[in-house]
Amino acid sequence: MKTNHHQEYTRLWNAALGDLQLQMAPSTFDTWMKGTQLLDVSDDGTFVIGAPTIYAVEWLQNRLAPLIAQTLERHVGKPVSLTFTLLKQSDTPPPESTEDFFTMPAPQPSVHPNGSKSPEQEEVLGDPLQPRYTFSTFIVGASNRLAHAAALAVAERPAQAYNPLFIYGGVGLGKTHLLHAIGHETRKKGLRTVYITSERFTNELIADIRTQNTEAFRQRYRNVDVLLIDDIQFIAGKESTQEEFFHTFNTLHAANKQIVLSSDRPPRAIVLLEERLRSRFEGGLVCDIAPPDLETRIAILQAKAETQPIRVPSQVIQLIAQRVQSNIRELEGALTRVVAYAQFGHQPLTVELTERVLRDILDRPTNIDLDMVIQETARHFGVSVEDLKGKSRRKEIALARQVAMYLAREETDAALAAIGAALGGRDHSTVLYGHEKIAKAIEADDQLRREVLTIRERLYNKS
Ligand SMILES: Nc1ncnc2c1ncn2[C@@H]1O[C@H](COP(=O)(O)OP(=O)(O)OP(=O)(O)O)[C@@H](O)[C@H]1O
Repeated sequence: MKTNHHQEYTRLWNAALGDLQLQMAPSTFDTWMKGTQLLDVSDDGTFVIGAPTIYAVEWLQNRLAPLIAQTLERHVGKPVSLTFTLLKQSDTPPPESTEDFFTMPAPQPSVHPNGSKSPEQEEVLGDPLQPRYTFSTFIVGASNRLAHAAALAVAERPAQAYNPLFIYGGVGLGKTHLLHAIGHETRKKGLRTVYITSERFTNELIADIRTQNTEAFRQRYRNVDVLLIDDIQFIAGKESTQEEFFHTFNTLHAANKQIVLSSDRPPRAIVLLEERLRSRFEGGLVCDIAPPDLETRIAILQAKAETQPIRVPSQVIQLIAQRVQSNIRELEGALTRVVAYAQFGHQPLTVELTERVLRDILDRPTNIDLDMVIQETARHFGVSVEDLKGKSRRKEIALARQVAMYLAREETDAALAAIGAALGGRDHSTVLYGHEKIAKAIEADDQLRREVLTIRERLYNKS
């Protein structure tokens, strides 16, 4: 591929990746897409995509190729074909693609002159750290302040501050980012640091059990100074993994080694987690990350905008921050996509273009109706549908009613008058007031924001 074309194709591929990130479940994207790299585009227009393992090559080929091709076609503007191949050690990613989309080559083992393991060699154990996920690129706001402070304390004083540190929060809110940031710092101190997803931890253990080599497994993980395990909720229900992890945990903890865990929910909410593990997890500091408020979302987008190839007007940032509320990965993906549309469509990056692109991205299910909103809201707040439609001004009922107004206006096409009628014959200005009140309140109140997002997710899952 000629160099000038190379850059253009790489940008197209990156834009497609941004798109795919929005379409796929985070775990699918992380597992199969993160390590891919555009290697070449042949004269007949075939995109050659490298993947780090043969398993990934097969999975991409057999399962994901149609979706990837379809997405890429939207950016290229014509049909494309794809082939997947195993990345070679010599395949280094082009610089502009490393930043956004995890195209790090698999790290290679290195041996110190004295024959001992170097800190980098530990990367072979576990998964590589994403260079971009550092403390300096992490934007701090009310929603993540505690988790950030705790992570920083652990990075500065491993095994002295909080051990274990357990960080939980919804999808795409920065848990992995903080784990990697800790890892970068502790590696700088020369500490043997292993970052691993609990899925991979489990798979390795199963492989070792199969080859009757559990001793090697134990040695591997019991010899580290800092163990960072992502998405620990996945060990729920996996007895032998829990058993092994329990022992690994105890050994490391007793030896004063740092353990950091992330999860999508707090320890007590991980069903099928053995009690003894739960109490270990709760033995240090448990802290959560909430969805970011508007101010933090704007700050994150501003930082991201600085790395974009074109200037992003502040009204565009405002608009994206207002619309994409729940998930930072989606927030960043939306910006990448808007920029890609402007750039490749040779159009100015305006509020109108952003509106159009966001409409596609935020494609909400169209079959959510008023009844569903009212029922789900009532259920969530533990009140009855009659309460919502009735006259009571009790605080919790009034709040639930206003949340129903807000969601009805945001998620259905119903007119204000129709929403008012469905909620016990209230007039349209009451609905408008309710909507505005909640729209404002969720920007300031983490707990309420989370509740509204939960109801919305339930509505989306039902539709
Ligand atoms: N406070 C922040 N400042 C800057 N970027 C952030 C922040 N929080 C998250 N991000 C970015 O958002 C994206 C998603 O974050 P991350 O992968 O850490 O989420 P997660 O909570 O681990 O999600 P999952 O549950 O899917 O594993 C990353 O690109 C990350 O860099």
